[in-house]
Amino acid sequence: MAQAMRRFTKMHGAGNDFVVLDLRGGRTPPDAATCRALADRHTGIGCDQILTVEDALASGAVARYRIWNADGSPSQQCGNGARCIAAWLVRDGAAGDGDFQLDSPAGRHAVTPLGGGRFRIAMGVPEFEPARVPLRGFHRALDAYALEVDDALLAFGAVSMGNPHAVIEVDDVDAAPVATIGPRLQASVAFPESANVGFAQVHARDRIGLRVYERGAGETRACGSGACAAAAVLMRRGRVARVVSVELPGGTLQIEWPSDDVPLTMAGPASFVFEGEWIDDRH
Ligand SMILES: N[C@H](CCC[C@H](N)C(=O)O)C(=O)O
Repeated sequence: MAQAMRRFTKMHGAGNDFVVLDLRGGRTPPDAATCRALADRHTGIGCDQILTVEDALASGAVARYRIWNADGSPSQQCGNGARCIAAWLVRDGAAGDGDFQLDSPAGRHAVTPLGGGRFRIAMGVPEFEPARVPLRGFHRALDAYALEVDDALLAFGAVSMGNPHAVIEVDDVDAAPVATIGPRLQASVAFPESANVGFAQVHARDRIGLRVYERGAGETRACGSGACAAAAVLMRRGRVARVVSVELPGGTLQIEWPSDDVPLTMAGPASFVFEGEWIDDRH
């Protein structure tokens, strides 16, 4: 079988790691099986998500990016990925050195390079309407919902950042039941498109601890849209201020959401790890 060679860039944003493929010029994105092969940490390159750099859909954006999870499922949003794509485009020379715009399946994002490998991304306006998360079985946007999980009543918030999130407030994020409750909530009929499940501890009005069991990847070292979701849920509940640091196992992100009707912004690092050529000799 002819061996296809695919150049890639390995990157991470606060420990959430990615394989970046340059598909500009209309090259075909990887199918689900290829995503799973690329993501495999033993027989592939290894990553939480595959990100593709593609031609912008409309004028004004430098490029478009798309996202596939390690299990091959697509997503509409990836906060850590957006910062890595921004860094990739600056290094490529496509983005110049000032602010620019990026297109994702969730919409258009303003990007501000902050220097030192850090970027601020406008992540859109958090969407709390249950039908738009989507969250089934609830008709009004509430600050908290309750579901019976493992014979116990579980309270959670629900919000879309372009992708679905559940946010559970816990007293001790280090001891949170991430690996048990995460998949249980993802499998609930309440989340018809599954969900990224965040476990958040309020350390102070301006500091949140967070761990996320991601859709299609399991627990990751960081989830950018998850940090946005946790901050938005806790801000709306009045539990934290409108500028917060979100401390994840892989690093810290800064979230600002001045008021409910404006986009929320996320700032954080983007790191290059290596460049390579994937030899696809799957038989
Ligand atoms: N697992 C997510 C996509 C990746 C999001 C995450 N890596 C981030 O930084 O936002 C989903 O299926 O919606």
